[in-house]
Amino acid sequence: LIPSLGGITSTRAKPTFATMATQDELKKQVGYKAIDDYVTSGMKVGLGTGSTAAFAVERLGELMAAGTLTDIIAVPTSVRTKEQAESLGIPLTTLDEFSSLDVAIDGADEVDPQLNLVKGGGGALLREKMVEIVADKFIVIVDESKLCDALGPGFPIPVEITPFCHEHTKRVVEALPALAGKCKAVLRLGSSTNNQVDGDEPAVTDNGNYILDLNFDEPLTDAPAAAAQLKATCGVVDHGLFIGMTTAVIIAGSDGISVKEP
Ligand SMILES: O=C[C@H](O)[C@H](O)[C@H](O)COP(=O)(O)O
Repeated sequence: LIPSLGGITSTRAKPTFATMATQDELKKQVGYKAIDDYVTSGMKVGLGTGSTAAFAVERLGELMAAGTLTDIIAVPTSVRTKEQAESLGIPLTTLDEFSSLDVAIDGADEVDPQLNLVKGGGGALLREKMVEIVADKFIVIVDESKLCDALGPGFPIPVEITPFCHEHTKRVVEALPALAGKCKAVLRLGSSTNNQVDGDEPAVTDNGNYILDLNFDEPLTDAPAAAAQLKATCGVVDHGLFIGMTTAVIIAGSDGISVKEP
């Protein structure tokens, strides 16, 4: 069964009805392979968020129910992943109990040739980064539509900000040296789980924060600098640039599955 996608959509060109099943099948292939190849009994596992990560959670639940994997404990990266894991009987914990994990598995919105990522289209970037940064291995699972030459124009970069004086923070972010004149910051409205305008009120994350989506026309030339400047901005909680965190990317495409490492 294809798990609920939690209403996640993106500004990426939507697949046609004819190709949708195929894209979901690709997501399922990488989700299942990540669990099969990187999770063994006794591990502490970070569970990502989104339509691809949901297949990994599904597979983990399946193998635990079958007794193939035992003594697993997991940290979910969103309320909806927590609910899915609970529904499958996967034992859960938090980073308050364990500050390091064996592996984390998650999707991404964009992957560049250095395996730097844009994440947070589904609004879970803060919890994802907190969990994935403490994992010994961070395994990224994508279909080939997520690969890009450079981060920026293909998918807006999400930035989680405090609601307090958010219009001020938006101006400060747009004026950062690495971003000035290159992007337009748009306050996410409606549901935090997608970057479509599907409501009138600011979208609120699982952490009670707002999200700015940074829209670029041109590729981001220095993603590490942008990441550092965003992180150093008062009012920014975190951002969706995941730089130098990836252990491996499992990619499903029309030619089959491949694995890339930095
Ligand atoms: O906040 C959401 C996460 O970063 C997702 O991992 C990312 O948006 C990819 O989601 P999907 O697998 O649904 O494309």
